[in-house]
Amino acid sequence: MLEKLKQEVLEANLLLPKHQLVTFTWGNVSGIDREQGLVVIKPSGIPYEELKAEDLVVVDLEGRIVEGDLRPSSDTPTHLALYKAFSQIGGVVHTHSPWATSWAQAGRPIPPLGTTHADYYYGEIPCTRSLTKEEIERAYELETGNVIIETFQNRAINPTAMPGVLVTGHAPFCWGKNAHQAVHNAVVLEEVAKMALQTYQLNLQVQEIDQFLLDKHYLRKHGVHAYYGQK
Ligand SMILES: O=C(CO)[C@@H](O)[C@H](O)COP(=O)(O)O
Repeated sequence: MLEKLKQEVLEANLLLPKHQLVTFTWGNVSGIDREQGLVVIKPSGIPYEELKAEDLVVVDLEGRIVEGDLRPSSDTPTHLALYKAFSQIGGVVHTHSPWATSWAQAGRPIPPLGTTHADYYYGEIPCTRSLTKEEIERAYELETGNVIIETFQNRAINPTAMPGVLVTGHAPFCWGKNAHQAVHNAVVLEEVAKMALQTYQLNLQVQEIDQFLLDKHYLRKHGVHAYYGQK
């Protein structure tokens, strides 16, 4: 089942080591078939070089395994929470890419310091609050998804204009209209995280880019305004 989606998700997972976003198996990509309400995700702990389409696991939105012999990624509850909350996304990726993970471990959002950032992320890339002890004990991965959604809802952030987030003390999650775009946004996030950290190392008096430039660049890249979706 879902052979086309499985191929897309397989290829997207294989892009993680290609773009040096992962060490060992520290990352996973999924894709969703919205009509059937089914998600295809990487199996837990399987090295990318061994991964085949038939290894991918199909789960429903409650996390029940519909097809697959292997255990789905341990981050599956987070992926599913994001699909349920952000109806416009079709793919989710989680990595421990080092530069973005450094900002997440520091609990610091990434400010927009340049046009590369502005082309993909409309403003500061948010960092969630820490999970409470109770949340961690209750359901770590599900609560990770919930704290991401809480961050976006509390700050009225548009997930289409902000296709990624840093989870404090953990690492980034990114998304897109499909699995490939989710990985593309994860590569950009890692580059933006690296450039921002190096910019601060070069100049401690760094200024964020002007909102006008942020708007112009997002509009030029996407053809719509970030918040209004209109031409
Ligand atoms: O965040 C973590 C562990 O801290 C996970 O993302 C693993 O790094 C990958 O887990 P699997 O997808 O192999 O279950």
